[in-house]
Amino acid sequence: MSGKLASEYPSWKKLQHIYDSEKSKLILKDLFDQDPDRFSKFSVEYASRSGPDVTFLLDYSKNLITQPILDTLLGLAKEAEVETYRDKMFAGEHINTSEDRSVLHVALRNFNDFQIQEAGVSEVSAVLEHMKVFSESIRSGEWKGYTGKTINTIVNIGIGGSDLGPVMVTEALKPYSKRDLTAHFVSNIDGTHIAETLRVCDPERTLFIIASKTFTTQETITNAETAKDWFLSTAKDKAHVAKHFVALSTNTKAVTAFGIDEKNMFQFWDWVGGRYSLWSAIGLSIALVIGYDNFEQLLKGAHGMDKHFKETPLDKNLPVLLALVGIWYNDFYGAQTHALLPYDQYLHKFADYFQQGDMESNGKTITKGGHRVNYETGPIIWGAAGTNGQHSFYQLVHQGTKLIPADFIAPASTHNPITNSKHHRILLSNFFAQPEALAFGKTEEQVKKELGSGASEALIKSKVFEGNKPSNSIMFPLLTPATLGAVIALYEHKIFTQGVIWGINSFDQMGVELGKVLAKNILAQLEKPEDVVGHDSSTTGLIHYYQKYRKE
Ligand SMILES: O=P(O)(O)OC[C@H]1O[C@@H](O)[C@H](O)[C@@H](O)[C@@H]1O
Repeated sequence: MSGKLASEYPSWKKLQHIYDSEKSKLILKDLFDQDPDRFSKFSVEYASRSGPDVTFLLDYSKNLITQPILDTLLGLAKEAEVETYRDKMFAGEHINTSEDRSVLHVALRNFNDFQIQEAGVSEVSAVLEHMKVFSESIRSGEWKGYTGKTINTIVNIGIGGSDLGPVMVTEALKPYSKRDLTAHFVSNIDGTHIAETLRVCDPERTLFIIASKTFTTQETITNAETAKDWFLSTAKDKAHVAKHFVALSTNTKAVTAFGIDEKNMFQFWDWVGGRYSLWSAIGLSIALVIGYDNFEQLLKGAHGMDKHFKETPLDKNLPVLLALVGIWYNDFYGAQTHALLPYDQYLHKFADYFQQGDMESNGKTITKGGHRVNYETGPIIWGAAGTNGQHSFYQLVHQGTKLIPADFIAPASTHNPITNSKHHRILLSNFFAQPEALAFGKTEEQVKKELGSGASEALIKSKVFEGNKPSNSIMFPLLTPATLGAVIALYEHKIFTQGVIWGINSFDQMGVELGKVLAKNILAQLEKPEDVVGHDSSTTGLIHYYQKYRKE
């Protein structure tokens, strides 16, 4: 984040040299054979030092690293001044330089622990109190809709950071949810999304939560207007909007202009980035679904990880370790992607969430100093819940030509121990087996032995697993709100650390603007073919095709 090119650091050059000269010797099977203590050396058990008890194991021993490589990676983190920039973030310095803002999602879950000086930080507890009172009144049935009925459905209307966090967390923490309160999340501008949602809503019992930091996002405002029209087509009187619409935003003026009463607005601040906002008022739908106390546990679990990140030396610092092994593959092995593979159905949106979290943060080419990088920055993040992925894309991960580092994530215990936990034991046996298979593969000798004589060379070769595919494994006792908070914060700080080393600003998102501007221009040209001007022949041809076949 200093804006320097990472490739200029002495440790970067050293890593390149190590990679060039030692790559062929970095064989996981040999590394494990040579060192019986490899697991204990390259694994850490996290235990929270504040707030609720959270513990998990990070096993990073199945990575293509040795202690000297890790030491050099740690040297890189030192040279890039990761600690200095981390402290600047916690101190509220304006590390988001292009937007001249501080980056303080950590202040949303701080509970007066660290001293953070920034306008708005002292208001955090009042907003949490507002969320508590409001969520409890909805959940208890004290809050009534315009005909005196209780609320049984909430619809969060938001997109990007105002959608993905609440969706991921409410799915992840379903065991803690109030089952008679149904939550829907509408994000897409495609009218299908809101239309299908409204179809199953009762205007007398539905609460719409309009979630938008800026309150100018085209998708969200259009969907919110449609929801309001739909509501008023039954409720008639605009005064009833106050009982059924609340806003989560930094923009009071736009919220009141939309017709939402200021007292039904939950405030946050410009130092909360959209993709880091689930801890803010944007988490209202989470508090409604799992209850405020569980929401607070989520925040406190994250704070425990903040404390760990802030106070732990780099060589034992979990987000830093994850960041460094990620850089090793991304920048030296040329890995293009990183897979997030939770063996927990409740975490089925985890990879979707971190697609924005990571790719919008670190998908940058220009350093903070304005130079074009001469190395790779943020990886492509993808993944799916196990074991579904095994029956689709794992073929490529095991035997394809690409190197795909992966994080396997699983709980030791399940919230659904049905059939004497038979399902969970099968799930976990896969969670243990896949990283093992990826790392150690299957040799030609083993295949020959299995197939016996007479098997063709081609068949034998097709059944060989080269192995040596790296992974991390993260395991915790049970997916609780506090554990989830800690794991999300772990990845947030990993992303931060990588951004600092690459010298980029992880907290702006200029890359999403161009398409929005072009779409606005095109929207004004859709009426008549003769209006379609100023485009390349492909874009013009596509718009003309639409104009020929549209039915409105
Ligand atoms: O919350 P808002 O202001 O409606 O913004 C939603 C999303 O808008 C996108 O344009 C941004 O890239 C995201 O970062 C953001 O989360």
